[in-house]
Amino acid sequence: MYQYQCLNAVSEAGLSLFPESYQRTQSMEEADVLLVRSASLHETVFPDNVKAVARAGAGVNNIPLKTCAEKGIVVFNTPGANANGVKELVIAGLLLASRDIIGGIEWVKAHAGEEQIAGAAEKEKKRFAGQEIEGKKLGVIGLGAIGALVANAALHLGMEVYGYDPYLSVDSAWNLSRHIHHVRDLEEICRECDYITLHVPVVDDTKGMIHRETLSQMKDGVILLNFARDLLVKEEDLLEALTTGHVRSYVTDFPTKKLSGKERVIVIPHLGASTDESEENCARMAVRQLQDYLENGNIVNSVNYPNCNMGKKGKNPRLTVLHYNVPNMIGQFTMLLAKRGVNIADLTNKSRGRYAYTMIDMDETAFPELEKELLRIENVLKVRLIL
Ligand SMILES: NC(=O)c1ccc[n+]([C@@H]2O[C@H](COP(=O)([O-])OP(=O)(O)OC[C@H]3O[C@@H](n4cnc5c(N)ncnc54)[C@H](O)[C@@H]3O)[C@@H](O)[C@H]2O)c1
Ligand SMILES: O=C(O)CC[C@@H](O)C(=O)O
Repeated sequence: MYQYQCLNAVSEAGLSLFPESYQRTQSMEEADVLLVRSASLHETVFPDNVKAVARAGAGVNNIPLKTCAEKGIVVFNTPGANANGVKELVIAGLLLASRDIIGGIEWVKAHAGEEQIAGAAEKEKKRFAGQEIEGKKLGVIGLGAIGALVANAALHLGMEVYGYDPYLSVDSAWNLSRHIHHVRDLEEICRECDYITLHVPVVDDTKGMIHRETLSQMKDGVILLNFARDLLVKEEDLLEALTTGHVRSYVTDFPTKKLSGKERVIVIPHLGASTDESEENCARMAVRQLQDYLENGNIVNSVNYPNCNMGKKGKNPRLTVLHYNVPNMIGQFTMLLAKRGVNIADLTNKSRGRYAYTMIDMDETAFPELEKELLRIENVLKVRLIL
């Protein structure tokens, strides 16, 4: 029997995929795996029983990836599972920033019930007029799951699209329309585009990537959209650019104290992935990945360990070892098994930077103490014997 803990509301469409032998727990001390959305785990002290964390979503900046890796906790995310939900809200953001739709709706609310409202609206409406997005230039920074969908959709809406992503994967490149201008430096996006939208993860390299200098390279009256993470933008610098009118409007999915309620800032309460479809897709993917890891030892879509897949476990035991990526680890594992007369039916080893993972299908039933003996080998982080 396995136990899981949900640290945020995770869709039942996913949780119901766990078989009956899985139990939900409220205690981390009992949980084999954790499911999380945006709750921060940076202060969490993970007990030894926790084997994996699944982020039902894309961004993993709320999870201490290195701390988890050092404890032999595999962290998963659900790439692409909420990308359409976010794309649709970004398109809404483009339109909300182009005309004062929100101001117009508020005006109607304030005059609700008035006899002459129709006539008054005709007089007032010029205050809320704006521009069309067709024919305008959109710069997309980050062309992964969300950026690619946004870029393609904007093309369909008649925008001219510029895309920037120096680390674009081959799979993501296949998703992009050939009509998107491939931009090789950020400055070109800033110089050319009327609208700029951010779709990169928050990592050391991207934190504060939109600052005074990048903002100054942007066109006067640029509209900036941020549905990725607040920390990508230096707020003080942005506020200054909004005050001078250099940035015409900022649309963000991340309420912060400094920006919420400010003129020409449209703040949405982190609703990008809040659709039935996205929540269900993320939860299903997270649950499937956790179950596959617990029952078969397979790692699919991890963000701190290498992906490694030996298919469904057969009737014989499968040994899995999370360890540092240093020489002679496999030699020590196979030697230990050989000494005990255990034959290896299949073995896979994969590495990712500092960390590695070895899966071994054994011909014989495991001997007592096997896990303990393996754990005593230097540079081994976690051992699991799946019976
Ligand atoms: N608002 C929401 O609810 C919501 C939902 C999902 C994701 N997000 C955020 O959006 C981010 C992107 O999500 P995704 O699903 O598209 O992720 P993804 O991993 O599919 O795409 C990210 C892309 O950014 C690129 N990239 C990385 N560093 C870059 C840089 N310095 N310059 C340009 N490109 C760079 C990568 O190469 C990759 O193609 C997530 O990390 C998350 O923070 C927000
Ligand atoms: O869970 C959510 O609602 C938001 C998820 C989003 O921020 C993500 O990074 O996938």
